[in-house]
Amino acid sequence: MAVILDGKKIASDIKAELKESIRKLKSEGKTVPGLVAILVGDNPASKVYVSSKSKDCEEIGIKSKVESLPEDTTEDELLNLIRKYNNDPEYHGILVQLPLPGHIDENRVIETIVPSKDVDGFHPQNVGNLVIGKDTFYPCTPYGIVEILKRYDIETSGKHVVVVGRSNIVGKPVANMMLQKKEGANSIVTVCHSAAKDLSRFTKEADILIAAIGRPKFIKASMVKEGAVVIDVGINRIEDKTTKSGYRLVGDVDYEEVFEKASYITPVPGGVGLMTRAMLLRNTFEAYQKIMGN
Ligand SMILES: Nc1nc2c(c(=O)[nH]1)N[C@@H](CN(C=O)c1ccc(C(=O)N[C@@H](CCC(=O)O)C(=O)O)cc1)CN2
Repeated sequence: MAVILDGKKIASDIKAELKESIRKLKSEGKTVPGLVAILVGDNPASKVYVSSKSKDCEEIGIKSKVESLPEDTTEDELLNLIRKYNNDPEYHGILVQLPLPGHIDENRVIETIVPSKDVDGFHPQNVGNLVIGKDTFYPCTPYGIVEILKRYDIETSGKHVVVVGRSNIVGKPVANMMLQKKEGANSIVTVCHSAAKDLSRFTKEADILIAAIGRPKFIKASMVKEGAVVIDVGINRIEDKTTKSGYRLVGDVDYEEVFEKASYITPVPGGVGLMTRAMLLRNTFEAYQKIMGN
């Protein structure tokens, strides 16, 4: 039976730590950190995420602004809005909620955000710094995963981390972070994906298994080594007529099965997703500190 890695508790501790730091800034008469979140279109999940991020900011004293743009916003209009915030001293962090509508080039958008305000850590300059182990903004979900492992004192040095998924948001950055020669990382890393002929051949070798595939309950107990640490990044909505909303959230891991075999496991909801939100706040605070020299 596994120990549940409580993302809700850690996220709440991180928020309390940041809230205290911001309270001190205010008491010294300093300006506070500011974050602008840009949402394009009507994706219901994105609307929920942006609104939660804004509420999180308000809760801990970060100045927050949401720019909601219609679905038919042109790429140039979006780029111009980003340029405006690049030069606005009241906002130290800029995030553009993904995914974007199909007519907008995601890479051009990310490249337009000035790297010093790129609190998502998606800009190629920040990605490059991460790969070579330089100080940078870590993308929020991988940063959250590393923080969970750290707060539960889970040994990572010399351990085999297997990442299932190769997205720019989770798979690639978390693999690079775990590879770094530093405390809380220093792991042997394997990245696998949908082209693997026999995925369980890889997953069964994992001391720490990170599932970021986007397929509900895909990782079964038979694919996991006894005593492995299992980190579930999936957030899948599946139909459930017994709930008020008509759906239920499940991860990429078959939680009930894998719980019996793992040593530690993250739940969905209440695991990595909440950490993603908390680490965005930390990145915003760090952006503020770097820009203001505080
Ligand atoms: N610009 C970005 N876009 C996207 C990112 C990102 O990091 N930056 N990641 C995902 C979505 N995401 C944040 O934006 C995100 C996902 C999940 C959660 C979360 O709190 N999950 C909860 C469940 C919430 C629910 O009811 O849906 C949990 O797991 O407990 C927060 C943020 C894609 N886009």
